[in-house]
Amino acid sequence: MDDLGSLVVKLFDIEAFKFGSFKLKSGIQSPIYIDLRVIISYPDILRSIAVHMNDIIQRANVACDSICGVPYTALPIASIICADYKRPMLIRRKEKKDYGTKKLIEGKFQPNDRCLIIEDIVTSGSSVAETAESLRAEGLQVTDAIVFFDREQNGENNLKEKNIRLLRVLTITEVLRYLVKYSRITEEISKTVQMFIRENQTQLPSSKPEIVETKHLSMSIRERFQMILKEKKTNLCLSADLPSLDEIIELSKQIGPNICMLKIHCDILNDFSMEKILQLKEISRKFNFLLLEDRKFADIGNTVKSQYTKGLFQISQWADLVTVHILPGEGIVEALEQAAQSINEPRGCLLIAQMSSKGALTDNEDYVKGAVQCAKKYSNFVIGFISQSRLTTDNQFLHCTPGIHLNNTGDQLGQQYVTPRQAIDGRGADILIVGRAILDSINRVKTAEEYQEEGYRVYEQLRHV
Ligand SMILES: O=c1ccn([C@@H]2O[C@H](COP(=O)(O)O)[C@@H](O)[C@H]2O)c(=O)[nH]1
Repeated sequence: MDDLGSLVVKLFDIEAFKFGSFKLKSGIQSPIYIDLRVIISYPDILRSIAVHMNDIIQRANVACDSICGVPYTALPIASIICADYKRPMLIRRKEKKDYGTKKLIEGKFQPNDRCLIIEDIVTSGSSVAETAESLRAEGLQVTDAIVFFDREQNGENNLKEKNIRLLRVLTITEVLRYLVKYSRITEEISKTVQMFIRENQTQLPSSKPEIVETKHLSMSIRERFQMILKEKKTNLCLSADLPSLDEIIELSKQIGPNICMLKIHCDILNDFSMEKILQLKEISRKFNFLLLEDRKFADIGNTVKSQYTKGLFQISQWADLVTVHILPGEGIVEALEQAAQSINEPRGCLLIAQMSSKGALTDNEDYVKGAVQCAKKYSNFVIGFISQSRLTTDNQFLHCTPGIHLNNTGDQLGQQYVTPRQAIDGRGADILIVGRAILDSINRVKTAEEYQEEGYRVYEQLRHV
């Protein structure tokens, strides 16, 4: 067995390579899972990886003044290489410190120093590209990166576009070949993985300034919503009730073409930052869907104004639409409309007229009437309702209905579901708000496509759009 083959087999034996069916962060099922974090518990393997990487660096004649490891798994590898190769090490923090020096790059360097990036695995190349961007922003030169393992999902080309040459010790093809050769996996498993890799090629978001669609700025939010429905042929709103904004960002890139709106609850996110939410907003512009913050405002106007514009979330900066309870009276809508006037993009809201949960106290005729009256009075800002029935024949108002599931009638905490057809036909919905039916499915993208197709087919039939 050659040296590399023996290393691959050892990595398989310590379960750094796993084969089966694994749900990735993006929701995709993968037949392979690679977790090189385990190598820190095996010093011989760790050193062997570093030695192989060092060999490649020497053979490729990389000229570098310092080496930057990408956290976390590549850091111990980078430390060994720095010690062997006698180069100073830099680290790019995952998050900028919000205290002290606020530095993103730790370690000593001079302007124009040439820096080599070290990473354990490359998929799309996004971590390497982000690291290069931060280093270049500090005046360092980055032309090369080395990884131990290349998943061959287009990372090499993606990095080439960023003027980074990718050096690697092993590709997934080589790993599969060794594992079949040394009887760790069957030929059939190897083929399944190769097919998965072929079908899951990646691309990095362009760093070139995109031609930003500005048509929407001259339209009201109502006009824009109507245009999205027609152009994209979808009345699906994904309720992305996930704890991680990173995950929502990834998911929205995949599901973006299928939805007219993405609804979030910013207060359940454990990684909220303005930087990330603005990234999501950019994706919403690219894929042409609206961003709805389901904040369910329910206080006096003055307080709600602050909740909308201030604090950690600064909702008015990024949410095209927000949800509003009408319980405190119309002052709440007036306050939001006033606050939205200082934003130079169209904004609007949906009034919560009825709720999908069992025993909701909104099931009251006067309450619903009050909501409709308020919507008509503030029709520039109120573009529709969260509802469970058709509340008005005035078709300028969109009826958005949550509590949708094709195979379930409810949850243990009072949520009640109807099917897309029941919601549109029986309850007069224009927009279907779907959460767990998609989020908990095995293939989120495929399920979203199903809800989009079914929802828009029924909507077209009944509303004659
Ligand atoms: O009456 C209402 C108002 C809002 N919601 C919200 O919609 C989603 C539904 O999620 P599922 O997973 O599809 O049940 C969720 O964010 C609720 O806060 C609602 O369900 N009913």
